[in-house]
Amino acid sequence: MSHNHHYDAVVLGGGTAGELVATGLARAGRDVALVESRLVGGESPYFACVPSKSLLLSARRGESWEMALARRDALAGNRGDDPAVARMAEDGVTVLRGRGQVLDHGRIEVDGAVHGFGDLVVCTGSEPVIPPVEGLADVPLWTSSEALSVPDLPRRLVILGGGPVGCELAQVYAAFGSQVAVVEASGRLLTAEAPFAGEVLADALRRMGVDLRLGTAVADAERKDVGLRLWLTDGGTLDADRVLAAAGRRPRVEGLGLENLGIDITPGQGIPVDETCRVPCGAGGVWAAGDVTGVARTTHAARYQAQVALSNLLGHRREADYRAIPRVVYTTPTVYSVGISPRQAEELGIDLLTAGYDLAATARSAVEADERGRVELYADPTRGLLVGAAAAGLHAEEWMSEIALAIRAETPLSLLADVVHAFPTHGESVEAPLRELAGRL
Ligand SMILES: Cc1cc2nc3c(=O)[nH]c(=O)nc-3n(C[C@H](O)[C@H](O)[C@H](O)COP(=O)(O)OP(=O)(O)OC[C@H]3O[C@@H](n4cnc5c(N)ncnc54)[C@H](O)[C@@H]3O)c2cc1C
Ligand SMILES: NC(=O)c1ccc[n+]([C@@H]2O[C@H](COP(=O)([O-])OP(=O)(O)OC[C@H]3O[C@@H](n4cnc5c(N)ncnc54)[C@H](O)[C@@H]3O)[C@@H](O)[C@H]2O)c1
Repeated sequence: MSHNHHYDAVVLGGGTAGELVATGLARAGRDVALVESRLVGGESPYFACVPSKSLLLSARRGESWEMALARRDALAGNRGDDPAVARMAEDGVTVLRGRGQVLDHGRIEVDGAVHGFGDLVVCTGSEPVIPPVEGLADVPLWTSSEALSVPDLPRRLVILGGGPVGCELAQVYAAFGSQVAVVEASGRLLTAEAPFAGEVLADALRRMGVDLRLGTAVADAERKDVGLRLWLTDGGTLDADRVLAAAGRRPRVEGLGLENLGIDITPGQGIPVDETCRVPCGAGGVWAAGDVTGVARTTHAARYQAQVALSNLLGHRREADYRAIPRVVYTTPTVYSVGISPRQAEELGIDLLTAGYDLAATARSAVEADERGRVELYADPTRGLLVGAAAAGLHAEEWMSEIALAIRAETPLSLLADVVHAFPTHGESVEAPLRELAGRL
C-alpha cells in the first residue's frame, strides 16, 4: 500500500456539504483533500433537487417529455462533474477519486493509497431504503436516482412511499402520461407534516389521475410476462411496468471505517454531532455535515451544517440552530413547512395554538384562477411565540420565508401582526392568522 501526502483536513464525500467545507478550508489556506467515489457535487445537482425541480417545472408548463428530458439533462450537466472538479482545483482542493475508508485517526485509505489527515469531515450523504418486500428484487425497480436520470417514461408506474420523493415524482410521471399509483403505508401523504397539507396534495394528485392507496403496503411482488404484479396488505393488487422505491433514505454510515475512530455507528441512523457539527469521539478533530448526520435531510440544511462545521474548523465558534429549517415539497401546489409540526408538538407534549386561513379568500387566488391551499400557523402559548407553520399553495416556497425568519428571530406576535403585505399576494394570507394568534396570547 502506498503512503501519500498528509493533509490538514480530509473531507470524505464530495456532495453539497463536502464541496462547501473543502472549498472553504482551501480558501482559508488549508491543505485539503476531497474524497469522492462517484460525482463531485453529490446527489443534488445530478440525481435529486435539480432534475426533479426541472421536471416539475416542465410538467407545469405543459412541455413535451422530450423537451423536459433535454432541459433536465442540460441543467444536470449531463451528469458530468468536470466543471465541479475544475472549480475545486481553482480553489486549491485536491480531489481524490475513489472510495474512502478511515484506517485510524490520521490515516484514510482511498482505493489502495493511504493519505494522512489532521481533521476529518464526514459528508457521505444518504442512500435510499428498499422496503423488504418478497419478490421486489426480481421486478424492474427504480430509486429516485434512476427516475431522475434515465429517459424512460413507464406506461404504468407504482411508487412505494408518499413522502416528498414519492409525491414529487408521482406528479412528474402522471403529468407526462404515466398511469401512476402511490402506495403509502400510513393513512396519508406527507405523514410528518400537518394533515391538511397531505390532503391538499392528495386532492391535486387524484385530479391528475393518480391512484392513491393509503394505509396499505406491498406484501409481495412478482414479475409477469409483461410487467409485474404487486399484492397489497389490504388484499388489493396493482399491475405495473416499473416500481419506484421512495420509502425513505438512511444516512450512509457503514463501510467508512468510523468505528476505527471509536465512533458508535448504528446502521440506519445518523452520525451523532454536537451543536458545532463536531462528532463527539475520543479521536478529536472529527466533524460531520449533511444527510449523514440524519438531522435535516435537505440541501439547504447540508449547506447550513457545512458552514457551521467550517466556521468551527477555522476556529470561530458557531452553533447550529435547527428551529427554522424549511421543509418543502415542490409539487403544484407547493407544500411548505417550517419549525414544529403538529405531530412533533404532540410528541413533545406541546399544546399548540393554531390559526389558519384558506388561500381562496385572497384576491391573489382569484387572479391566479387557482383557489387551492391553506396556511396554518402554530404558536406555543407557554412561550408566547410562533414556533411552526405549514402552507399548501402556489409558490409557498417563496412567500412563506418571512415565517421562517419570524420563528428563528423569535419575533413578537404583536409585531408580526402589524406587518403589511402587498396586495394582491398570497403573502397576505398570514395576516389574519397572525392577528388571531396575537389576540389569543
Ligand atoms: C429525489 C430527491 C429530491 C430532492 N429534492 C430536494 C430539494 O428540492 N431541495 C432540497 O433542499 N433537498 C432535496 N433533496 C435532498 C438533498 O438531495 C440532500 O439533502 C442533499 O443532496 C444532501 O447533501 P450531502 O452533501 O449530505 O450528501 P450527497 O449529496 O449525497 O453527497 C455525498 C457524497 O459522498 C460520496 N460518498 C459516500 N461515501 C463515500 C466514500 N466512502 N468515499 C467517497 N465518497 C463517498 C457520495 O458519492 C456522494 O457524492 C432531494 C433528495 C432526493 C432523493
Ligand atoms: N423538496 C425537498 O426538499 C425534498 C424532496 C425530496 C426528498 N427530500 C428529502 O429526501 C428524504 C427522503 O424522502 P422520501 O420521500 O424518500 O422519504 P420519507 O421518509 O420522507 O417518506 C417515505 C414514506 O414512505 C412510506 N413507506 C415506508 N415504507 C413503505 C412501504 N414498504 N410501503 C409503502 N410506504 C412506505 C413512509 O410511511 C413515508 O411516508 C427526505 O428526508 C427529504 O427531506 C427533500
